[in-house]
Amino acid sequence: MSPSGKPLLDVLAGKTRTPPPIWLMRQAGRYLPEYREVRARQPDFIAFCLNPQAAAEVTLQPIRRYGFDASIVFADILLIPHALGQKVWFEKGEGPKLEPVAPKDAGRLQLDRVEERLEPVCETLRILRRELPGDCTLIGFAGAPWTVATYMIEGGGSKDRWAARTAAWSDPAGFDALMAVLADATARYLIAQARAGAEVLKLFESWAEGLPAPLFERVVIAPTRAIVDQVRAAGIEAPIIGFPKGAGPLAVRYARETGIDALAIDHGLDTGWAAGALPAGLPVQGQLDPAVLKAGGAALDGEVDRLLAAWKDRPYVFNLGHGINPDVPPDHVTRLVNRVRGL
Ligand SMILES: Cc1c2[nH]c(c1CCC(=O)O)Cc1[nH]c(c(CCC(=O)O)c1C)Cc1[nH]c(c(CCC(=O)O)c1C)Cc1[nH]c(c(C)c1CCC(=O)O)C2
Repeated sequence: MSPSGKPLLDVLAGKTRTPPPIWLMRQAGRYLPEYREVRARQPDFIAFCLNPQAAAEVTLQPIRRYGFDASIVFADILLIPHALGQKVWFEKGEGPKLEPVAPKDAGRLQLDRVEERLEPVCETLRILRRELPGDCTLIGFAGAPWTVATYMIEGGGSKDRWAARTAAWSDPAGFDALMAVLADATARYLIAQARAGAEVLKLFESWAEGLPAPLFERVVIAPTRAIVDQVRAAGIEAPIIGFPKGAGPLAVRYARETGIDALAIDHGLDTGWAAGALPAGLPVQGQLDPAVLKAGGAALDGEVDRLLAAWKDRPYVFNLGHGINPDVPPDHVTRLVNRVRGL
């Protein structure tokens, strides 16, 4: 038995566990038929995320099926722009759409409405704390400011975040003001989630890729550091996992300078290099290629074994390097979980 009774909390506190705890990014989602069934009754995705009964139900689905060591609340990183008063919607097959804002509009964002508008997510967390098995850790999350700002400025996903990157260079004062509003909103939201029962907090910096070091420092490291400081100043002790996807070698600076407690890494980062370059003892999470989970079979087994061997001497959480794809057969996930647990 582990000291906390929760394998994920032990690893995030710096203990090495064999087998490691396992959960998957996007473990609630369209690859599960039971998710698609609930989703069919919830056509408005934002309303779905803000419906505590429905959100708790789909959060629990992968726990019932696979017995993961952690449960991440069903919500979305674009709830923050929604709560700030920006129009956000999802078009079928097209991903998220937003009415674009410019950095100079930062002052019009409704920072004071964030906690009230996102209260339904806190209610989902309260339901989950009652219903989850005793060894399953509850994770709350938010998108990090830079990643959320790219969607806000671009008006949706984009190939290379061109409008956001140019805005960061051409209007530094306006852009940094937008980062400050987003950092404050994100910290308030994470604090509320922890108070509602989230035991771990995760920051998704999904678009850390392709930033030169000075910009990475300004738009990724500094706002993340501000969020961690604000959360700690509120007396919240929940460990914070940072996920700077695509940061490459800058992930090392991110790990050292932001104050996060654990680092989630993607599949593109060389495992041997990362194991040597990251601070000793820092808990690491990742980094199975979502495509090898789709492929399954011997390729999947081989990659699982490689990662288990590579990370065996450090506090390690098994996970993907990015979210699970909707076309992954659910029985491949069963195979993965059994392989990790040596069953
Ligand atoms: C960039 C980002 C978003 N959302 C998120 C990120 C960061 C992680 C990453 O890089 O993938 C984070 C997220 N989104 C969702 C979760 C829920 C918890 C979980 O991981 O199970 C989490 C943690 C649900 C969701 N969020 C979304 C879905 C699919 C919506 C559906 O059911 O139609 C789910 C389950 C929609 C979403 N939301 C977002 C996009 C780009 C999309 C559309 C992409 C797609 O269609 O797959 C923004």
